Amino acid sequence: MLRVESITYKLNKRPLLKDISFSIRPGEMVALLGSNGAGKSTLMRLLSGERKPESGRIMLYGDDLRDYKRKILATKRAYLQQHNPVTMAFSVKEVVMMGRYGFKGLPSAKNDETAVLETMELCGLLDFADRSMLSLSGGEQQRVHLARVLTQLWDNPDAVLLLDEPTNNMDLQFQHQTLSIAAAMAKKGYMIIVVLHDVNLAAQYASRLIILKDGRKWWDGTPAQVLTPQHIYTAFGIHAQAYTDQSSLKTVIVPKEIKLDAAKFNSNLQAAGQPIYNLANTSIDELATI
Ligand SMILES: Nc1ncnc2c1ncn2[C@@H]1O[C@H](COP(=O)(O)OP(=O)(O)OP(=O)(O)O)[C@@H](O)[C@H]1O
Repeated sequence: MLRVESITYKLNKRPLLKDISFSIRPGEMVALLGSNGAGKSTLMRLLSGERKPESGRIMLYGDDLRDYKRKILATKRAYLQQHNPVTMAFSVKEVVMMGRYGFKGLPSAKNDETAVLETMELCGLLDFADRSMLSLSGGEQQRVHLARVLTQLWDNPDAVLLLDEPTNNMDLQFQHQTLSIAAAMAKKGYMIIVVLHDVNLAAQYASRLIILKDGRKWWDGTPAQVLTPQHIYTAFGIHAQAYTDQSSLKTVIVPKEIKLDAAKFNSNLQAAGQPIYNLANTSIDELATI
């Protein structure tokens, strides 16, 4: 069980996370949603140990994360960051194998080769094994990083997997493949926390959703409880309808098309002392009527 107890986090005195508490049981897959800047990645950085909470604590199976030995924690928690820049010409297989570096000297090191091959197969990478990372497309690189973090936890089903926007740059098939891998791992007992922007993907694959807004946890529950039109409007400022798909019984959100709000843009520009013409010499009033 992972328990987040009333954590707060400030950067340069600005509170980025405020009094956040929740727990996750083995077998749960929780999607973290919220608008840009809501605090999702910051929360993931705290869960990953990259940053420390200002107050509160994060407990894993009853022990504070800060009390774990680094090597043990590497077998219990893996983190796919939002951005994974590649600057050196490692091969795909070498990058995936990096997920096992923490196992040197541990009994599970004997599983390294199997873990690498199985996760590469799962992420559609076997044909790429010897390719340089620098030669891959954005979506292919993302699949390699996903395989790397899966490899890290491959033989430890009571671990926590933190995925920050894992479907970035992926095509439709691999977005679904990635989330179905995560959901299957949850069924095996892993605790999964995944940051997503696509609320429908979240509703399709996660058993539970948490919405953050302005650094606070606003809603936490099943997709049907959390994804109501009112909540969507409060969290994202967009009108939407919510349905239950009759064949899958999953919640589906259909956002309403938005029109540019010319009056708002014009008054903001005027307040900033700018003329009201900008894009290609077209007034925003004209753009809004196109
Ligand atoms: N190093 C930093 N310096 C200043 N502000 C920061 C820094 N890191 C994060 N922030 C601010 O903290 C807030 C939360 O950022 P965070 O990256 O957690 O948001 P997010 O919910 O993951 O957003 P997104 O959906 O855009 O990825 C944002 O307003 C961001 O600008």
